[in-house]
Amino acid sequence: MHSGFIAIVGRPNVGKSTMMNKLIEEKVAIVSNKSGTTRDRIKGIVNKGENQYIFMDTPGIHKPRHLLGEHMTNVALETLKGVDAIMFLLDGTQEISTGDEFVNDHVKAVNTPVVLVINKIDKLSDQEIQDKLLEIKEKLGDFDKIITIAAEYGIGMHKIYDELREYLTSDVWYYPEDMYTDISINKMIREIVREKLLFYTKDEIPHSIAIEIIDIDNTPKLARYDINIYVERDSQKGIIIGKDGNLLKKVGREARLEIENLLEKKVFLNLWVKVKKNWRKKKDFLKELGYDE
Ligand SMILES: Nc1nc2c(ncn2[C@@H]2O[C@H](COP(=O)(O)OP(=O)(O)OP(=O)(O)O)[C@@H](O)[C@H]2O)c(=O)[nH]1
Repeated sequence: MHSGFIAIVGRPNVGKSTMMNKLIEEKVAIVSNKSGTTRDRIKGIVNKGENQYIFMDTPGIHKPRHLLGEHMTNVALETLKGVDAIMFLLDGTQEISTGDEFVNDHVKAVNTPVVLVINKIDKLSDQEIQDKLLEIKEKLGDFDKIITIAAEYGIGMHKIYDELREYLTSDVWYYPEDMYTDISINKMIREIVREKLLFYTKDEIPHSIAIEIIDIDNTPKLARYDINIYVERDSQKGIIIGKDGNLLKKVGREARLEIENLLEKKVFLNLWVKVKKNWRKKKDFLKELGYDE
């Protein structure tokens, strides 16, 4: 019986949350094509035979431009301390950037085994993978192990378990057998609403959205959630509500269906859009939202 903690790190948008969801075969982390989607650390727990793997998805490591960004990068860098192994994810379709080099410097600074994972190989030829390996050696140096995967399509997932097994150092399981995440139901609900909004918005709006549950009425057959959607400017409020309220209705419908699936009961969502100027720079408000590490 072995178990261990594995940090998943990388710059924004390389596919960390996609990989995490695929590994645990449940959706615990929301995914979008906008960078900076994940804002907190999320644990995903997988039991494979005798072994328990505890994966920790982290926000993309980037140069912060506001307090929220600082929190996100801190969460990721803090996670590197005290894990048994690190999975450093790269987007194989992109040239290695200064952002990847920044992550590399941090993962190499802690004395922990690092498995480099090249993701999105569904878009690469064999030759391109070989070229990528050379580029990695030249720009990032050596790694304990290198794995190639396409998280979106579940390609190469078994290699992750095989290669990480030797790093599971504890001989007790940390979590009960039926637990697959530490994220609370209310947090998941907030994230589902945020994910639907990210899908329909662009430019600065995805980064300007925060979700807060302000009231809950929960009975065995039915749940009602009153939810505030915060944005930073009046113009953003108009965009999110949409013409005749259409965008907000669409988001509400999609989120409700997913939450009904999660809770296995009927759900009513009341969504309110509010403007909170510069909330990403306000310490107290970030704390209220739980972004205060
Ligand atoms: N083609 C391809 N796309 C992928 C793959 N894995 C992830 N993606 C896409 O890459 C985008 C980013 O994925 P996420 O999982 O949100 O990335 P992340 O690293 O968690 O992003 P942040 O939260 O910004 O740090 C999404 O549009 C995914 O659908 C893959 O294997 N192949």
